[in-house]
Amino acid sequence: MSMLLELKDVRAGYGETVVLEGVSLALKAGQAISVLGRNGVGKSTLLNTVLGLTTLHSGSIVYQGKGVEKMPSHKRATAGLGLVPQEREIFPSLSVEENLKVAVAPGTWTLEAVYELFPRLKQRHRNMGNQLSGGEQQMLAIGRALIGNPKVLLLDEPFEGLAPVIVDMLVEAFNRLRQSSDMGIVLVEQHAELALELTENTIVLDRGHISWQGVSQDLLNDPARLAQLIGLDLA
Ligand SMILES: Nc1ncnc2c1ncn2[C@@H]1O[C@H](COP(=O)(O)OP(=O)(O)OP(=O)(O)O)[C@@H](O)[C@H]1O
Repeated sequence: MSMLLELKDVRAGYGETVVLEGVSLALKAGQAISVLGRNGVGKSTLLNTVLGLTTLHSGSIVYQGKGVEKMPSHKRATAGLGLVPQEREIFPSLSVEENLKVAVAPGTWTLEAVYELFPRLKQRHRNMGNQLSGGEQQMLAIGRALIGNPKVLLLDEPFEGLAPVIVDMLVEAFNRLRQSSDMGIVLVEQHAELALELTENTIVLDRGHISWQGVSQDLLNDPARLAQLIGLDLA
């Protein structure tokens, strides 16, 4: 089966600073991959590089069989690479519904479908972006990516800083999302055990290099190895 997204030996960073030092990754439709690692090892940089928001020094980024290295970020987004950034980037002075509508692209993810996935957003549809809890903001950030009907969903620490009950809601939504679509998903997470449970494959980054890659379940079954790879930041 052909790959949806492939990174080959990517070296990238910010200006002359190189953060990723030769990272490769392959994602198929319907597959989810976790990206784990300690703080500052380059996880967000990896997602940002897929979107063209960093400086690519060398290597290739192949999406649906075509190199997108020179494609501007907004075109990568409309071509189906959907990023949910760590900062969420909700428009504070737009309502929930307006935040969603600015991102609409044709496809199965309509406003109704997003509201069905996150009923909380429907209840709050008139609230302004700055009148939402952290969990609601995260639902909105994910909903806004989905309504653009991406083929690849890049999630940057979606569970960060959220109460356990909200994390449970998001996990349930994540599982429903996976059952109903063949999107490829790249999940950057600090909650390592949770991420391993939610994905088939995993890469662990250490200072811009891949220090482990394989089947998520294998790492979940080996807590000593996991602790060695990512330190004490266990979920
Ligand atoms: N806009 C930027 N300009 C320059 N350097 C940056 C920028 N963003 C991140 N960095 C640096 O790149 C390195 C990797 O950061 P990155 O955010 O990718 O790590 P991370 O693994 O996602 O960490 P965290 O879990 O803390 O978000 C860090 O040394 C960071 O200081």
